[in-house]
Amino acid sequence: MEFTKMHGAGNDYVYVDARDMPERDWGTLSQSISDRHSGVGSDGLILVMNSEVADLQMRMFNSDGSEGEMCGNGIRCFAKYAIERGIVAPSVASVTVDTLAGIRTVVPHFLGSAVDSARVSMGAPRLAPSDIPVDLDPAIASQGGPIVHYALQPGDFRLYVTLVSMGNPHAVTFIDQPVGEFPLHNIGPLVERHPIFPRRANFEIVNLREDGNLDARVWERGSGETMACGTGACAIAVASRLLGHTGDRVAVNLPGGTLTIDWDGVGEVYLEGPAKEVFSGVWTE
Ligand SMILES: N[C@H](CCC[C@H](N)C(=O)O)C(=O)O
Repeated sequence: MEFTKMHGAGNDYVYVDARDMPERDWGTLSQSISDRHSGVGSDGLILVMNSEVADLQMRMFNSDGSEGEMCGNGIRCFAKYAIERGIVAPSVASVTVDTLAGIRTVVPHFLGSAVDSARVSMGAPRLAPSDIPVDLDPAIASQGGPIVHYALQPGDFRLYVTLVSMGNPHAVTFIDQPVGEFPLHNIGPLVERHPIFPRRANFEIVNLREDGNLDARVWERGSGETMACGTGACAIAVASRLLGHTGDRVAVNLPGGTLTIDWDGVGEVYLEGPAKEVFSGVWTE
């Protein structure tokens, strides 16, 4: 099986053109191909598939084999892959991609004939408890959201999260210490699997910088700490604006790079960031 390794700000995935492949247990393949010792090594697997409703369909699987609804870093590389292989017209102004979160539009930025980065319309954030989804006390859930500054007690830790769905669930917390000092590998799994999240959750920690931009790290549902998370950066920007920390545009600095997010507080969220190809190869089952 031919594959291509790509990444967006260090959030790396293995891409496979599955348009002519029979259905199979892609989750198990993602687990084995993602292993950084016995596999190719990645945060997960992304499939290029045919679509009746968009230019193409994207399916993404985390390294634990679970399927995610959307992948903001992955969809930029997905568009790069499709354009540079002529699966869609090489001079295309935008690529529409069907995902479990809905149809998304990717506008590529070219460096010569290569796609170097892209801007993605990520849809509007979903803030109602049932949309996250999160199971809360009916007295809180009946208020309809947004759920802002909600007290969570993962283990002996106490923190306050703001809940945002970008088609996938996110719990965002703001901290006063440098993000590098936070015990993310201890707390991340406890938030990811907290009982109030019936479909688990991605967990973001954020420190507001003096220049008004944001430093962040992400513990991803199904993949653990990643170098960046596109949907997570969107959730961070939405939470930050809801809390009054930032405005319509913010730079989110993640360990793997900086993602730029636009949200006017009402409409769609827009994500801008790099898309890089690393190498191609053949996966022998
Ligand atoms: N772990 C995520 C999927 C990947 C999201 C992230 N890599 C991105 O760039 O949006 C989830 O299960 O919801």
